[in-house]
Amino acid sequence: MLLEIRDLSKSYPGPEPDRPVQVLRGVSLSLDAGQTLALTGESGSGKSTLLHLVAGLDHADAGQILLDGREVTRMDDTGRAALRRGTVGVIFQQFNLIPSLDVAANIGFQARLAGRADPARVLALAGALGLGAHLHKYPEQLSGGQQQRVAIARALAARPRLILADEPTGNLDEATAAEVMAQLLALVSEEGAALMMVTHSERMATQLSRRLHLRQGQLEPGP
Ligand SMILES: Nc1ncnc2c1ncn2[C@@H]1O[C@H](COP(=O)(O)OP(=O)(O)OP(=O)(O)O)[C@@H](O)[C@H]1O
Repeated sequence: MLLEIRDLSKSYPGPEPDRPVQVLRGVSLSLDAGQTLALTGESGSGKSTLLHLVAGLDHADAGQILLDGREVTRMDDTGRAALRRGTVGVIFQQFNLIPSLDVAANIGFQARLAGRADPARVLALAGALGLGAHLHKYPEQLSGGQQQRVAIARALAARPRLILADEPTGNLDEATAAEVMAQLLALVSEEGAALMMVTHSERMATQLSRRLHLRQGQLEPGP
């Protein structure tokens, strides 16, 4: 099993002192290599929180996250950072592109950190995602949709085993979103990676192999 989440809970400090807001209440799921999972749920239901915990960007209150048998929930900051570099690719709503690096360097950034620099793969991904003509531009010279595609290419460049995506096509018009989604799924399947994707789009969700819905802090089968 690539990813196993057991009984995960997370709360945030609420508006009243000593009354934390419980966002996740015992979430469990497992995901195998090659599986793609759509995570749906109302705004504020905790989808991004769950993705951040799996990426090791925040701490859970209780429960376990095992990635490749290693317990993320027990790793120190250095261990979690290494995990993000080597095993997990993230595509989040804030693209976090590096303003001083051009598109090619942004795409290759994580792969370089992971010790897997591969300029040919950068070019191939840029081509597949329609960024071939923009390789030497800087993020501020790109549209929101182009920046989103750079973030997708960057996440895939390091060949991660698990990709965590939060509305990865949210900034694109419907036709471009469908095209980018098809590319993302093709690349994920080529690599035999797993994908866990938050989406509000019914059309996107039906293209993935599994579907779960977050409601009142717990996961239930999707519609
Ligand atoms: N750092 C934080 N401190 C306090 N509360 C937080 C924090 N981050 C998230 N929350 C709260 O936790 C709940 C879940 O937020 P989260 O962003 O995970 O939801 P979501 O399902 O991803 O929503 P959306 O679909 O709108 O992006 C919300 O009520 C939010 O206000």
